[in-house]
Amino acid sequence: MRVRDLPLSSRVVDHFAERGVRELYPPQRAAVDAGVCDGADVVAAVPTASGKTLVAQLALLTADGPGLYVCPLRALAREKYETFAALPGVDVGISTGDFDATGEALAGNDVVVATSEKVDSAIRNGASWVDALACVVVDEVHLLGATGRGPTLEVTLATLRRRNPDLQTVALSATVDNPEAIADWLDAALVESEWRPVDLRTGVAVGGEVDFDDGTSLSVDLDETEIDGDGDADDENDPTEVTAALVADAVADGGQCLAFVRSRREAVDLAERLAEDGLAAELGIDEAAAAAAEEATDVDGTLTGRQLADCLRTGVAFHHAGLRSGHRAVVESAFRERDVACICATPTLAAGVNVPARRVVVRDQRRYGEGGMAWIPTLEVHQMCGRAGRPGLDPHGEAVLVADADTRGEVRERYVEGEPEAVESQLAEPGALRTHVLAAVATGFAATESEILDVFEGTFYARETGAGGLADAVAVAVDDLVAAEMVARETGGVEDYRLVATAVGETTSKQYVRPETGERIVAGLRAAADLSEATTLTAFEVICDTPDMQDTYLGNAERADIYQFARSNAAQLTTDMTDPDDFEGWLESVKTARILDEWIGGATVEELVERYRIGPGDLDSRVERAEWLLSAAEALGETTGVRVPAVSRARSRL
Ligand SMILES: Nc1ncnc2c1ncn2[C@@H]1O[C@H](COP(=O)(O)OP(=O)(O)OP(=O)(O)O)[C@@H](O)[C@H]1O
Repeated sequence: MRVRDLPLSSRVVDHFAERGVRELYPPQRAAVDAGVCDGADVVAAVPTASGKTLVAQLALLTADGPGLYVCPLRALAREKYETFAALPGVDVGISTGDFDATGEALAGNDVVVATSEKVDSAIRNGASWVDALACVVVDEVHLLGATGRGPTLEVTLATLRRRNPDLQTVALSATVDNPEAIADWLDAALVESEWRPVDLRTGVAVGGEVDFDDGTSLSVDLDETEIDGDGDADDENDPTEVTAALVADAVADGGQCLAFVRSRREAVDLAERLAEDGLAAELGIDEAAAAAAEEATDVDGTLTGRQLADCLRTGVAFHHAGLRSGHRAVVESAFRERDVACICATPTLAAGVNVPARRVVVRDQRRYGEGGMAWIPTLEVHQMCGRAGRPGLDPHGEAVLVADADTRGEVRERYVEGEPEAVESQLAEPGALRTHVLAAVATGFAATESEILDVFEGTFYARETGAGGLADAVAVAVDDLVAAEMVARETGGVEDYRLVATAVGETTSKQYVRPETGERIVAGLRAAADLSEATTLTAFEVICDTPDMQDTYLGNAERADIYQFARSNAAQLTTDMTDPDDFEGWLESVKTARILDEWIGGATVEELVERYRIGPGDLDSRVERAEWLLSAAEALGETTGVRVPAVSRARSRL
């Protein structure tokens, strides 16, 4: 099936042709057959890099009105925005700051690219453009199984569909175990495919020997000098050295690599180890690598930036969530331009960023979780492996999982032969439910428990277990919200009552903070008003001690220092040291507050990064969240009549 036979304008057809897209890939053809260009609801569950973006574009371009593209990952939204904005004759808007206001300015676009949080927030704030939509495309819909953002995704989609029954829904998913459940939920046709544009072979490496699932094998030489170096008995199985040998082998053959490890620290360490191997020279990209290093240096001069530039100069990079977005962009585009031989990354890189490589090496398949070391989900490992193989350039992609003699069998079973996990709803999680129950009441969509269940009826959870399954949990959430004075029961008749949001509940919902955050801020403002000396540190302590602010790791060595800081500044804090149930968590909040207070006091990124051992990207994201939470605190101060000037001071200085 040819692109030019589709109901698209000739300009659009030319646009695709210029990018080498003339014939549809088989899964795209199946989506067209399922009616994606005719307004039909379609779920496509297909492997990584098999052309889901075109399916999204076809739906949006042929829809009978404005379209919304929901991208659960903020890091991806800009890339997609740029792809859509390049389409001729299409006005595209983007809204990804998860936390800003109504987005009424988005009305009038042909396509809006937004995160699910942003759409949820727009709905809560009564934005009219959401009711005018003809089509919604949800990318990475399997993320509805993720704690935290998953429930927002399913409630938002259910709400959009409830308000607009004619809305065409297209959902794109990685290959998961239960795509038919997702299709059932959305009453959509299912397109399921294992097709990939480049064949993929997956193998397990033990020492330098790799056995692939297609029966082939590969043998690579480990660097003897490195192995003899530390005299470890397990040297020839050292996963880092096996990884280095696999990378060197692919690069010697002209191929680029991605190497996945469990943590940020490991990504930097592995990159620094690979930097010794002269990969830029091997690939013949010395000059381009030096230019990429310059670009990284131009972003900032932090320690992380310098480390990254040093690595890039040798043809290697690292990539993780602690990097500033500018650094991540340099790394991703340098890799696409073939100016980097290998990226050492945490699994976040695997989720959707388009960086195809000849060979993917998954060095770590286990990472620290709440209960100690645990196997990484198969779905995630498959997404990493799926990055292997560049269409038109590589005969096939290669994914190699590094194991040892003891783990070989399990690694093969889980990740080579094993199926990805099923997607499961997280909506019943009490914190998520409280948030969405409050939103349902505050927006006026529901005034009784049974109306709340109606709102949730269109969720994946309700489809899977029946909305009744949520009845008890909703009742508990309502009680919690009443106790927190976010929701009140207004009595009407004898036994009759209606649920209404209190003024605080309404502001909390509109400001897009969790109920627990709203409660903590209101209590914090009241306590601050009673202090003789409420300062910007006070304001930061209040907002940092909420579940909407990220935790900042507190190392053993720092604990005494932060404790001392909290003691000597007790007069400015709203929490007495003896109060918190979770003292460690509170100390972490004090650390974050201290960082932010020093930031507005003029400390540089470099100083804060060195002093508090955080990534530059971590500082950026905390500053951004602090702005949002301080603006919520101002709004809550307005609502409760408790004005704390330090809050506005902190915000304006941020
Ligand atoms: N029909 C086609 N013909 C040629 N190239 C195509 C076609 N469809 C898509 N491509 C190209 O294939 C690449 C991968 O496509 P795309 O980014 O849409 O994959 P994806 O399924 O969205 O992957 P991800 O798992 O990253 O979300 C892109 O470079 C795209 O331009």
